[in-house]
Amino acid sequence: MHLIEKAPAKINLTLDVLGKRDDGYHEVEMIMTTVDLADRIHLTLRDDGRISVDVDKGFVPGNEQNLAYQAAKLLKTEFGVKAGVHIFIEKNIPVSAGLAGGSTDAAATLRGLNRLWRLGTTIDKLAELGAEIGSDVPFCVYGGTAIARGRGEKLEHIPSPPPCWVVLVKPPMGASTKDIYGKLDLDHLKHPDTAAVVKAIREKNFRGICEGLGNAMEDATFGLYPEVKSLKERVRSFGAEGVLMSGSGPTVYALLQNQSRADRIYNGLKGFVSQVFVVRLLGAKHHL
Ligand SMILES: C[C@@](CO)(OP(=O)(O)O)[C@H](O)COP(=O)(O)OP(=O)(O)OC[C@H]1O[C@@H](n2ccc(N)nc2=O)[C@H](O)[C@@H]1O
Ligand SMILES: Nc1ncnc2c1ncn2[C@@H]1O[C@H](COP(=O)(O)OP(=O)(O)O)[C@@H](O)[C@H]1O
Repeated sequence: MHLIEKAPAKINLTLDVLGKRDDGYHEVEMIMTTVDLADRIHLTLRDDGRISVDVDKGFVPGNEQNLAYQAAKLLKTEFGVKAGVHIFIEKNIPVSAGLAGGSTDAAATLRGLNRLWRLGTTIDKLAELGAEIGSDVPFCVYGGTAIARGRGEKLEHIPSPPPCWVVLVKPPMGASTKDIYGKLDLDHLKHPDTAAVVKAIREKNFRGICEGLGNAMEDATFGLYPEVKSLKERVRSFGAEGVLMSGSGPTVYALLQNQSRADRIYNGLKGFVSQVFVVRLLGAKHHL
């Protein structure tokens, strides 16, 4: 038996860091939404009970460090599953990019194995288990648009922004989420106005969303990689309505209502950044 589960990337429309917690994590408040740039997770039943993983690109671990492997192991233990699975990942989402590529692979593995192994569990249970793998996994289990709080696992689902185009620009370096959190200057962060962006989303006010985009992690990443700041300025100079770094970076994205403007930015940047994508926001939540 074989099935394929789509694993879309996320972007952060806002990302606020409210403080450091005793457990070493940071308290966050952020608006996340899924975009139509996705990995494809192929799940094939193994009768010998083993879990194996293989990736079509060399720079992602094809072993137990892979978050999809960890998702399968967690489900197998939790539900006492005798069967195994071979996981093959078609990797389209740039790695260490601030787009939750690993988290969404883990989330898609949870959804897919619920079907393949006929577990009959709920999406809420999968999200709860996903939090053991990573802070962004619960959001990726549901997809859609949500405000994430706590360390990222407490979700409030909200309507999606109005349809628009997203240009994703991934510069050649990778950013380690842990390192960027460690470099934050907590007393001098630029805090976005999350409530104002949520209001703009509810009112389908595209301009309001663009004006409110904000990411408290930008300065830390820009400090480490000044070229990411220059890239953001360059994207803005092409006439994008809203521009922001996603997550801990280094991917920078632009939101546009007009496809020809999105194409213009794509064409302008393609010459000197190899990973540029023009995609749509993905409105719908996942269902089991
Ligand atoms: C910054 C964000 C924003 O969406 O995304 P990415 O840039 O990774 O896509 C997330 O907070 C990333 O979440 P995720 O990548 O799942 O993080 P985890 O695996 O749980 O944690 C990796 C490390 O980041 C730090 N961490 C993570 C989340 C959090 N709220 N506070 C933290 O301090 C911790 O040092 C932790 O050891
Ligand atoms: N399935 C996976 N896809 C991508 N990265 C993975 C995966 N499993 C484990 N990783 C590891 O997770 C780290 C972060 O990757 P990723 O999730 O792409 O970044 P980000 O959290 O910035 O969005 C990388 O060091 C990578 O080796």
